[in-house]
Amino acid sequence: MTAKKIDAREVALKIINEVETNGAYANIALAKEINRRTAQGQLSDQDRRFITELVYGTVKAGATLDWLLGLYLNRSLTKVAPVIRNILRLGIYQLFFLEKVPASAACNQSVELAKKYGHAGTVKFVNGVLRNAARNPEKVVYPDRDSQPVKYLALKYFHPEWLVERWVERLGVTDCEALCQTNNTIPPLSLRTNTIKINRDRLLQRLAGEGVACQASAWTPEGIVCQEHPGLGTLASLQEGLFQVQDESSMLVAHILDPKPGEFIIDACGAPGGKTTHIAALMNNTGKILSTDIYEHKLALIRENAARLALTNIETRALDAVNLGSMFPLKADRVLVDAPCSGLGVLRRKPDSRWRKSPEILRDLPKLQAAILVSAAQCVKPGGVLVYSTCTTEPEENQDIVGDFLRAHPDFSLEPTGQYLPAQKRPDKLLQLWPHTDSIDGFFIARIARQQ
Ligand SMILES: C[S@@+](CC[C@H](N)C(=O)[O-])C[C@H]1O[C@@H](n2cnc3c(N)ncnc32)[C@H](O)[C@@H]1O
Repeated sequence: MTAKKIDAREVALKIINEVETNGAYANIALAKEINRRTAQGQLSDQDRRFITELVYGTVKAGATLDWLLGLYLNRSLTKVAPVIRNILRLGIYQLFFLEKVPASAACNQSVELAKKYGHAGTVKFVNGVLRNAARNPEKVVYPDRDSQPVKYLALKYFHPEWLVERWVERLGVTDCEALCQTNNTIPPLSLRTNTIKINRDRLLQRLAGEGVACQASAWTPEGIVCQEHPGLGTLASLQEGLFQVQDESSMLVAHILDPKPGEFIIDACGAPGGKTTHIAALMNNTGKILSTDIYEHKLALIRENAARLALTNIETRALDAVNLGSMFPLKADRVLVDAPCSGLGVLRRKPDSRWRKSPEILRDLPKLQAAILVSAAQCVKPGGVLVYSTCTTEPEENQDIVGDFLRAHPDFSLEPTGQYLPAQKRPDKLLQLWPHTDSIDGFFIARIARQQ
């Protein structure tokens, strides 16, 4: 029951303005607004779904919407006031991409918003542009796929051109298209069973009883993939620490590290603790994991997760992983470097992330990644194991980092990483997972052994 009728489009507009004007993260701004209004009884399930669709779609398709608007405008979009620009984007998104919204509703409701946030001139302007677009859809002609594949894929699948150009060069047009298409899908929520409290079969039953439609993951023995759920916050099983939310690819990393009970492990880039807590559970809550991160405030997340999951073998410490080597030389049985990265393998998780990246990050991040790996490696005992992982697909952050490291450190050698996967073993020495071919997040994992 809704207390006061709220216009879903107006809520979406407010969030999109926050993203554009104040640089807010779309998923965070959306969750905040939806939670606040839900608590006040203002939103129905249908409203929530529609607002989410409008915000995610409009943000994700940003450059394509601006291109479409350009076909119907007689002045530059940059000269239009930000709020009116966003009303136009919302309107054209509904017109061209939301089949269930009638064109008349897309136009009329946009005009209503313009009345509220603009003046008589802008009302006329919004009305003119959107009705022109609704009446003349044939004006939209995408670039030719064969002669201009980069422009075509970028506009058709809402990706920055620089990224598409990279992927076309590496993967070819067909695979790049499949990847971009997959990046526009909403990934399922996945959970990791907290095996020190419950086994997966029992958790599956428990979740079913709580209204979650879910099934066992094919990738890991403790993973669960949810098709539908009533909102995580409502699940008692979460508060009881029976599972951790974690992506399937991310769950593979601790398996490839393959920690043993009683060992001393360093997790060099540990926050918020997804992998740290997984390692802790695989060690059956014995031994010790030192989980470090450069940001003190992020360590609280590791501790909160550990406490909820009843894991007591984790210690946290704020430090720059570039200094780890001199602090713990030859001390650890195993070291994980889950490096800060561009996140280009997980674009489907956040609608605005593709627009926040630039080619420069692929020049800057590798320096930090290499420095962390070199320092963390010094902590590994003779005969110990070093794992390097990222959630990106780019060679500069992955294969090149590991290749350079191995060339400079002859006492370390690559192990057959793919053989350490808990299921679906693969021959890969450097494991690169892709959303479009593996149906999980794009991840890179390398397992490196130190000589005795
Ligand atoms: C990919 S995230 C780690 C995710 C984590 N392993 C998990 O599974 O939950 C990378 C982390 O590295 C941290 N980081 C960035 N630069 C760092 C540095 N120089 N030293 C240590 N941690 C760093 C970031 O704060 C971030 O939390």
